[in-house]
Amino acid sequence: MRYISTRGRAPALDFEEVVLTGMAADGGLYVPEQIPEFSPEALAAMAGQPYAEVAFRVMRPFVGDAIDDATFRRLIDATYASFKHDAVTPLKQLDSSHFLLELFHGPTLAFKDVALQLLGRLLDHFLARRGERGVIMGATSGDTGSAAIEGCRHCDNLDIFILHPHERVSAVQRRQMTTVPAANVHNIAIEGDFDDAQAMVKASFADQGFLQGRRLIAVNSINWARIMAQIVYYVYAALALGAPHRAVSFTVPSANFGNLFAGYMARRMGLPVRQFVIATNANDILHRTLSANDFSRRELKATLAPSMDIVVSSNFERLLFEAYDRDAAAVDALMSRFQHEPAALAEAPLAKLRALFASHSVDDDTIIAVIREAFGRTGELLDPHTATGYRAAERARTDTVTPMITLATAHPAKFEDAVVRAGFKGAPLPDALQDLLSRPERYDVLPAELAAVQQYVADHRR
Ligand SMILES: Cc1ncc(COP(=O)(O)O)c(C=O)c1O
Ligand SMILES: N[C@@H](CCOP(=O)(O)O)C(=O)O
Repeated sequence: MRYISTRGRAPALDFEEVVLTGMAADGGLYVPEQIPEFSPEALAAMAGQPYAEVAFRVMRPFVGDAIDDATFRRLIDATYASFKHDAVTPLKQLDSSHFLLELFHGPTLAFKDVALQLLGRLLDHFLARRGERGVIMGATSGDTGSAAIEGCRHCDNLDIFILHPHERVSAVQRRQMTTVPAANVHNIAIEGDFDDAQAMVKASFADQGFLQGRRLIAVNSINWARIMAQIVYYVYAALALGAPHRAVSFTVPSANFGNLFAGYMARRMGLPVRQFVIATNANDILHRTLSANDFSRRELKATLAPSMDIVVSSNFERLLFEAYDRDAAAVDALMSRFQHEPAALAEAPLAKLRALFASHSVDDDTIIAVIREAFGRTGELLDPHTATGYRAAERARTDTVTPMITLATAHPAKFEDAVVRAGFKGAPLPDALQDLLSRPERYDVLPAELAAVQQYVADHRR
């Protein structure tokens, strides 16, 4: 399997190289040259299989001959053994046709664990085999950071630098990152927002001179392996509800769009999905683009769903590439315009997107109301991100016959602020994190300046 850039001007890479990279050299994102497809029979044969087996079958075509089957199975088995639920990503029924897909049973309590527990193992495998060391730079609005640290901290071949927006992540999220005592883990609080942090990470891929030859690796969803691992739970959940014989729909709390793009890939691979609903918080660029063709930046707002406080949505570019029938020049032109001025999609790709996607934006007052309302109706305490999904599913689904699966992207214990404002005492942290709030923290605060961050990385990497 080879991977090509959405902007068409970077060399094609194989799976191993694509995992060990980040952005393409032309500023684009890597996607598979050909999207593998499953027949209905192949999908039906996965129904009832354990999560790890479905994961192996779904991901195998993307890996090609980069890893032998026995090793890949071993990595997958170890990855999902770290989850606290036998089903890994269990489904809960909320009413006759609305389901919650719980993605927070991994070690750091958010959906990021599903992919980052595997990515850490893949990196370890490839770097050890090559006898190389690597430097990870990742940007987080709260959840990717701890999941990446948890997934990679045991890898002696890696130094990990995670940039989070200073005072804009929840206390639990910050402490999940800053209380990890490993010598190869470095947390940087940026005096800026997530977009600033993400821009500095992306800029570092474009000019890696500050690393003096050391390899720079991405853990954000710009790394294809993140998307690949997230495709699995769409397939697993849909099979549990009758696919491939019955279509399902998904609602996805969205920001950097890696999660929803994985769902889109599952559909392209043959999964019968009737509709995708994009849920956003008040940072609503995805909703504005789809509903009003307004693909323009606005100032980033701090909301009660802080992990979705993102304006520049990385993976939307991957979807645009598909909507523009893989016309890399058109995507390149659109993304360049978007950098500097308000942009708009051409008519045909927009129509294509609107045929499959709907969207809904949810403000903070509504998040609080939904947390209360959903608990009253279903007994489930939703985290604020999942609450945006719950409301968007209700408001934007086209029918109530097709089962709607709303992705529960995080555990409510990570977001006490929203939960308390909704009138609850808070949600208890799981046993393994009981003493989190009393563990010593270690992080440095830096200005949102590329040179300062790169100097820090150069000084602290081994
Ligand atoms: C809890 C939670 N929900 C939703 C999202 C949005 O997911 P994505 O960025 O893949 O669209 C994130 C982070 O991005 C998150 O941490
Ligand atoms: N919400 C994310 C932001 C980064 O997204 P990613 O999926 O590209 O890593 C976070 O919690 O950090």
